[in-house]
Amino acid sequence: MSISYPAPAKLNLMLRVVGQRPDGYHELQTVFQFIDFADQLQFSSRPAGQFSRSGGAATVAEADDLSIRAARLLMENAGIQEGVHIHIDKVLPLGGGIGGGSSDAASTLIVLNRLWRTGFTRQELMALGTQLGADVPVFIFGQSAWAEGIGEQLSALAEVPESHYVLVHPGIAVSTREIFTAPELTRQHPPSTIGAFLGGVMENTLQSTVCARYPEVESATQWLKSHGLRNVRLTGSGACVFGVAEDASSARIIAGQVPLPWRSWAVKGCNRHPLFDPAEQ
Ligand SMILES: C[C@@](CO)(OP(=O)(O)O)[C@H](O)COP(=O)(O)OP(=O)(O)OC[C@H]1O[C@@H](n2ccc(N)nc2=O)[C@H](O)[C@@H]1O
Ligand SMILES: Nc1ncnc2c1ncn2[C@@H]1O[C@H](COP(=O)(O)OP(=O)(O)O)[C@@H](O)[C@H]1O
Repeated sequence: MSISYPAPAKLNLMLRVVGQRPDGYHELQTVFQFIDFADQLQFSSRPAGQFSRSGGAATVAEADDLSIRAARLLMENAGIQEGVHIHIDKVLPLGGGIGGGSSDAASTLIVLNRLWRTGFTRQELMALGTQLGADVPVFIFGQSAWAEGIGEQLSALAEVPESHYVLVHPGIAVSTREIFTAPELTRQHPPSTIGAFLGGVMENTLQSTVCARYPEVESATQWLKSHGLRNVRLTGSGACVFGVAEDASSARIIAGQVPLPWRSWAVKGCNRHPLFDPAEQ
């Protein structure tokens, strides 16, 4: 029986668009925190050059799966000949702003770097992860983080409360590209600070644009507020929204009341990634 390795989701506890680069990408300030809601990955050795997947997202072709792309990228950069079969127990919704695909890629890089003894440092693995997506490096970084740039400049934030949250997926997918290219999006918010975030400034400046274009996201936001949750906000570019509950049991009760076709989960913030090993450089 193979070992299962977790690939947890993330929340953006705040997100602020502070500029736009010449290549069109937006410069952000954001705070990432992991949650105890995770895909599970299993790895089995295969002959050199053979890469396959079972489970996973039905709408994502095997060769396009970020975990398979991560495995190939690691092998090519290490200059070795390996093969692997990856089984993914997929529970994280796609395109919800909770980073499930990015996390699958990051856990694959972390675990195969150990199993294949490829010896990349954490920084080197993060640089490889950047080639797969802007959200991949933070999962390898492994700690709650204040992020700048397009999310790749990371500083650890140990003092973030590990709150109980209710997370709602309002049954629709938001296009990240559509939101970042929306003419009405404000692109030049004055920069914020870690101190302001820790003092309670937690808004996501994508939220008004997402809610105006996707009324279900606005409805889910209002539903969470009407159930007494605090600091209700969007994660990433959505479609998931979340709010802070008093404790685990009230989070579970409220999550259990969500109207169909929405889905909801009671989750807890975690300032350490479950695969983070402080002894690894
Ligand atoms: C906004 C964030 C915050 O965590 O959240 P998610 O909703 O994806 O989790 C991420 O930075 C999302 O980064 P990433 O996952 O790489 O975005 P993609 O889906 O590749 O981006 C799709 C498109 O959005 C635009 N885009 C994306 C990120 C960014 N910093 N500036 C942009 O302008 C680009 O037009 C890009 O082609
Ligand atoms: N293993 C994977 N799990 C989820 N999505 C994947 C995976 N591999 C590739 N993808 C693609 O990446 C996209 C973004 O996925 P995900 O990281 O879950 O969402 P988000 O960026 O909104 O947080 C998906 O819509 C899908 O097309």
